[in-house]
Amino acid sequence: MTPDLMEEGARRAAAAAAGAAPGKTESGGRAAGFAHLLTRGEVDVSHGRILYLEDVSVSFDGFRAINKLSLDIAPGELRCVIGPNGAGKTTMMDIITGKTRPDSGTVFFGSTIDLLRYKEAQIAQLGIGRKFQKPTVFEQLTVFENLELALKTDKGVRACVFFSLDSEQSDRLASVLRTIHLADHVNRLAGTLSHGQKQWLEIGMLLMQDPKLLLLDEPVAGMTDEETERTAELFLSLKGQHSLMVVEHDMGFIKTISGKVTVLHEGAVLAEGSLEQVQNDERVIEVYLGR
Ligand SMILES: Nc1ncnc2c1ncn2[C@@H]1O[C@H](COP(=O)(O)OP(=O)(O)OP(=O)(O)O)[C@@H](O)[C@H]1O
Repeated sequence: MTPDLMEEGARRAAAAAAGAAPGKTESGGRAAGFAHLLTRGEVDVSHGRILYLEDVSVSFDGFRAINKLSLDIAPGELRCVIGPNGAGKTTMMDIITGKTRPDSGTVFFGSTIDLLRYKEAQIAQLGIGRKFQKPTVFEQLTVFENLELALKTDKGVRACVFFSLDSEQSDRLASVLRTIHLADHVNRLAGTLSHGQKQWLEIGMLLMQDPKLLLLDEPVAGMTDEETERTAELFLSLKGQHSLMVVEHDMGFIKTISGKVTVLHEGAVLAEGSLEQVQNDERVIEVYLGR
């Protein structure tokens, strides 16, 4: 699909979200049907991409942190992103989540949602969840309360006070507890969990909102070997149902989850492929592995 068509799809999706009559042209006729309109919460992945970046650049005080970066992620994919310090990994995630605005380029969620039209909070609501490196759970609350709270984030104060889980939400909470290996710790205060368990709880809080795309920044940093192994199992179980982009330095972990690897360098993609392929790529060896 060309950027022009994506642009047109995005314009229509934004118009539909604002309540305009779907599928009509200005003159009142039916619009051409190349980009089907979305209901709220749906992401059009009919073109095989849940995330699409093209020629994205951003400079800070004249320094190009992201330099014509292009990449795309398939629905249900588990993508690893590696690269030396300063390669632009965090800045790329900041751009996807709306924290940083690029100077130029295209950033699409599915085929029709132009992320550059949305603010950070709206992007989270569209279904892009982000986990920063440090766990940020509520230590004074139990595991259950943390997960429950994750459902209330977009509600007003009054709605929060009178909030109670419906049966679908209760089922989801029970399922998330099993997924993150914390079903036996429901009533424990989050502050008493191990570092790895806190990381899983925070991932669970994201899962409560059923994100379509999860961005995870160094999820296994500081974990024990056993926790790292269980995190790999967790990610493999999420793959398929969610799309994941994982920034990690731990090569053992990347090998275990064995997704496609993207190597960033100086704000652009240097190489892409299996871990073995990129590890054998001369350019990667030179700039990244330093051998
Ligand atoms: N707000 C900012 N102002 C100025 N420079 C910035 C800003 N944000 C990032 N940079 C610079 O952009 C470059 C890319 O930084 P970024 O944090 O994205 O890299 P990274 O790949 O995440 O590195 P690391 O692995 O160390 O976290 C770095 O040189 C950084 O100093």
